[in-house]
Amino acid sequence: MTTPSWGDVDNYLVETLVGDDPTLTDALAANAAGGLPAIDVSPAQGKFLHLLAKSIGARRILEIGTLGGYSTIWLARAVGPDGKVVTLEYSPQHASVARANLGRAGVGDRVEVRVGAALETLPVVAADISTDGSGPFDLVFIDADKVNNSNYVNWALRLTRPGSVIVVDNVVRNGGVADRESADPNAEASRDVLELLSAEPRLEATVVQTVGSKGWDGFAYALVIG
Ligand SMILES: C[S@@+](CC[C@H](N)C(=O)[O-])C[C@H]1O[C@@H](n2cnc3c(N)ncnc32)[C@H](O)[C@@H]1O
Repeated sequence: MTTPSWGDVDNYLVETLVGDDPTLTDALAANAAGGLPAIDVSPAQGKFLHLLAKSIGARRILEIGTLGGYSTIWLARAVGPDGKVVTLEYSPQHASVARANLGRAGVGDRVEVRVGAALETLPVVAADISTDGSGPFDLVFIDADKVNNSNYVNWALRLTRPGSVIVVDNVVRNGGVADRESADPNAEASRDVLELLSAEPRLEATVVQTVGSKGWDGFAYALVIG
């Protein structure tokens, strides 16, 4: 018997624990039809985010990096009909595909897609929170332009409360994070954000490496403690 690959194992795990989900499959097909790159989280990772949000009883989630809304659907399902997901996306085309996917998934009413560079829309989100009294986010999922990860963590700290969770995706970068010689700006940004997570007294953080259909990567998990 040949040794199963990471992809084989991921397929097996998804068959066993995630199952067929036509809504999500249709969303990925709509992304492909709309010309979006297939850089969504994997099904197993999407379910992990969903379970994480449910585990902490998240009612308000901020996502930075929507793409076609694949991870957004998983998160929106977790907050329930009275919850809210605010998701930030630079590309109007990605946002338009995402809105259609979210509508078909039956969660469009609980998701707000804001279009623009996140560093420009985050101050608007912050201003809205302070004027409409909606309060801090319980979970922030950071999955956009990796070079701004440290900026996004600093924003997440302003928009959360002790007990909130911040997840930063793709920090391992095929091992590049540990290659201090690497000139890859995304790997350098990973090192910067991990140093920030380590030095920031309001956070306790770790990283879980992942392998599977999306290759070798990992996510940072940070708990807001103060
Ligand atoms: C990895 S994809 C997000 C995948 C999505 N979270 C999922 O799993 O389905 C990254 C997204 O971030 C968006 N993006 C890149 N730079 C951005 C920025 N400065 N502000 C907001 N979004 C940005 C990209 O257009 C892309 O759609």
